[in-house]
Amino acid sequence: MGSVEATNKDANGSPAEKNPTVVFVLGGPGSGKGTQCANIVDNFKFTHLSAGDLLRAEIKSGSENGTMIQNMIKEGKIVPSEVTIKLLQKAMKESGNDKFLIDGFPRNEENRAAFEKVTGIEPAFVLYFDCPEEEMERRLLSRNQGREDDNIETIRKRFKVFLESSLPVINYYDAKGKVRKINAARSVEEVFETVKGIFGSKNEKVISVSIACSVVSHFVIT
Ligand SMILES: Nc1ncnc2c1ncn2[C@@H]1O[C@H](COP(=O)(O)OP(=O)(O)OP(=O)(O)O)[C@@H](O)[C@H]1O
Ligand SMILES: O=c1ccn([C@@H]2O[C@H](COP(=O)(O)O)[C@@H](O)[C@H]2O)c(=O)[nH]1
Ligand SMILES: [Mg+2]
Repeated sequence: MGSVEATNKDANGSPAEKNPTVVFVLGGPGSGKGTQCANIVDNFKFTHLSAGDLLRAEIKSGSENGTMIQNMIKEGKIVPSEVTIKLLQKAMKESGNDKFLIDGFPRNEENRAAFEKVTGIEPAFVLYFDCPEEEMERRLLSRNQGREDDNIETIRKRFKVFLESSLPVINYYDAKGKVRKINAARSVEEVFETVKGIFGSKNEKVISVSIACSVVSHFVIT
């Protein structure tokens, strides 16, 4: 896999102002994306952007899209790309960083294509936390963070949306050799040991690690 950084273009096809490194962090609801992103940030120089957290902050801010977003989240539906991408772009700009973990996005093919078209960014690689539904359900029902979508009715809808809309995005990147599939049905510490192996040591460049990892992209890394 070549470096994606040099080929990123903005919407007009001219070289983007910055060429950020983006890692998409995907997996079913409750697979541990947020938990592992916090660990990655503590160990590597990435900024964590959870699309779900940005949407929840948008509801709280009293924005004109707030009610629409709230209704979509309650139903486990996917918010239109335009809204989510604007929030991600704003957060990227405000961070001052050029290395991002984008957690829980893209969630469907339309999200994926729109992000690439609008930002010109292709991910360096995709972390995919693979976890059985029964385990994810147990985790979500005991998360206790007051999320309106952590109830069994919405959780089932979120599982269905993940299988029907989000897994195809993971398959798209897998066909490009970009997916690092991780067995997430282990302890937080065990999962992070594997994640660390993917990102490499503190001073190692994530791009060179992604090239080294491409040979194992079709296997679950344990
Ligand atoms: N490996 C693990 N083993 C057991 N519990 C875990 C593990 N990873 C995360 N958890 C717990 O499971 C719950 C869900 O984790 P987390 O919020 O990281 O998942 P997520 O993938 O971000 O979910 P969502 O898609 O709903 O945002 C949390 O309460 C977290 O503490
Ligand atoms: O890109 C996105 C990300 C999230 N949503 C909506 O938010 C909820 C919760 O997302 P989490 O990643 O679990 O925090 C999700 O079910 C969607 O309704 C979205 O529409 N687009
Ligand atoms: Mg999360």
